[in-house]
Amino acid sequence: MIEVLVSEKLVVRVPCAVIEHNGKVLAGQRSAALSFPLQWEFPGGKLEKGETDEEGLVREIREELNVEIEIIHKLPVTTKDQGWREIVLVPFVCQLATLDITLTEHEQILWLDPEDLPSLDWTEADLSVIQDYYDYLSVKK
Ligand SMILES: Nc1nc2c([nH]c(=O)n2[C@H]2C[C@H](O)[C@@H](COP(=O)(O)OP(=O)(O)OP(=O)(O)O)O2)c(=O)[nH]1
Repeated sequence: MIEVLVSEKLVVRVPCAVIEHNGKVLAGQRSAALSFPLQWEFPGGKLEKGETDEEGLVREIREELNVEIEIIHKLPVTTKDQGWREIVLVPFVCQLATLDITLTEHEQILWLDPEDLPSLDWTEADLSVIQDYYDYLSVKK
């Protein structure tokens, strides 16, 4: 008898920040040397052991942008199946608690009007995040 081993898929939880400041939203361009090269994302990253989404996000933003953030609102979780793993993107609307951004990982950042967000080449999972952010803005008004 042939046994087929179906292994559990790796699930990677990635909190990310939709950072608002003066009516604009921050988009980060991924490094050419990383996965999804030169695509645009909301800054954030994989959790370390024992971290909550919020703790991991604050740490990642500190590491990537050298700023402190205040978390305002959690948006719906969205997933991206990459075949060998599933990325679970956990987006939070955030504001800056400190102002001087220094980039350590991204190629560049842009501050965009919310309606201009779709003009960039985002990672696939972020298209849902942008839509969910629009839904959040329309309810807030
Ligand atoms: N931070 C962030 N990551 C995203 C977004 N959309 C999206 O698909 N991702 C993916 C890219 C990465 O594979 C993963 C985040 O992990 P990471 O920030 O540690 O990046 P990495 O290149 O070192 O990770 P990896 O793909 O090499 O495992 O989630 C997003 O909007 N923000």
